[in-house]
Amino acid sequence: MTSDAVLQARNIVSGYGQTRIVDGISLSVPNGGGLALLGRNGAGKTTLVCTLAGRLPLKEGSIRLGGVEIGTLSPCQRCRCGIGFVPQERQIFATLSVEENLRIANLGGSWTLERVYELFPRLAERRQNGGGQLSGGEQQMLAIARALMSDPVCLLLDEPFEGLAPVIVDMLLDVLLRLRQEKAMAMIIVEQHARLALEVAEQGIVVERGRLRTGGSRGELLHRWEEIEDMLAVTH
Ligand SMILES: Nc1ncnc2c1ncn2[C@@H]1O[C@H](COP(=O)(O)OP(=O)(O)OP(=O)(O)O)[C@@H](O)[C@H]1O
Repeated sequence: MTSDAVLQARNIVSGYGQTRIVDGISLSVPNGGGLALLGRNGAGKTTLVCTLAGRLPLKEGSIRLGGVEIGTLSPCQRCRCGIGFVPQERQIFATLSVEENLRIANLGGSWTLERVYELFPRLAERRQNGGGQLSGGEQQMLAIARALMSDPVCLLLDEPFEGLAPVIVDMLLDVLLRLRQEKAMAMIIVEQHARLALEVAEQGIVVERGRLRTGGSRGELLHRWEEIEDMLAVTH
């Protein structure tokens, strides 16, 4: 693992009750870098990313953010340390307005309502609408914007494009690329569609049955494309 990593996880073991799902995975995200977490349905990607975010307890291993151990901290404490989490189910507060959803996530850092509205003009237009009135794409924008309000150094996104129209996927891809390039924001992006994830991330790992199957740079993974597709194929 490199010393310039913002997030380093070593030998992560986690699961549900006595069931071990993630079984000894190590990963590293460089400062300002992007890592795609790839794998088939049920491979353990959500379990892994929820463990990094503190939503599931770490049974074994260590998680360091900026060199500081965070593996025993609560989700809220990890958020204050710089982990931004965009959960698969988005978890928007349906009865709060867009603006209220954003305000309650603000930890007083450099991200303001104005900055997130500049990134997502659609949210500015819908600022007084209830979270429950938003389309799926708008909810995903809000979930990302809300994570930004806590001023993360590393953003964890669990299948952010799932179920969205191609035009919204393109728009979200642009936003994530802007965050990577202009703000040097580190990211882990969980995705079943490897090509999409590798547009945002320059490194990728493939998780299989809770273990690391393979990994490499974008170029290396694209070079081994047939093999990677086979690892991710639904009908395998
Ligand atoms: N709350 C839970 N209790 C028990 N087992 C669970 C729970 N959530 C997930 N699992 C199991 O953990 C395994 C990994 O699931 P996980 O959601 O982490 O996979 P994934 O790679 O994110 O898949 P998907 O792309 O379908 O979300 C699966 O066998 C799943 O059935």
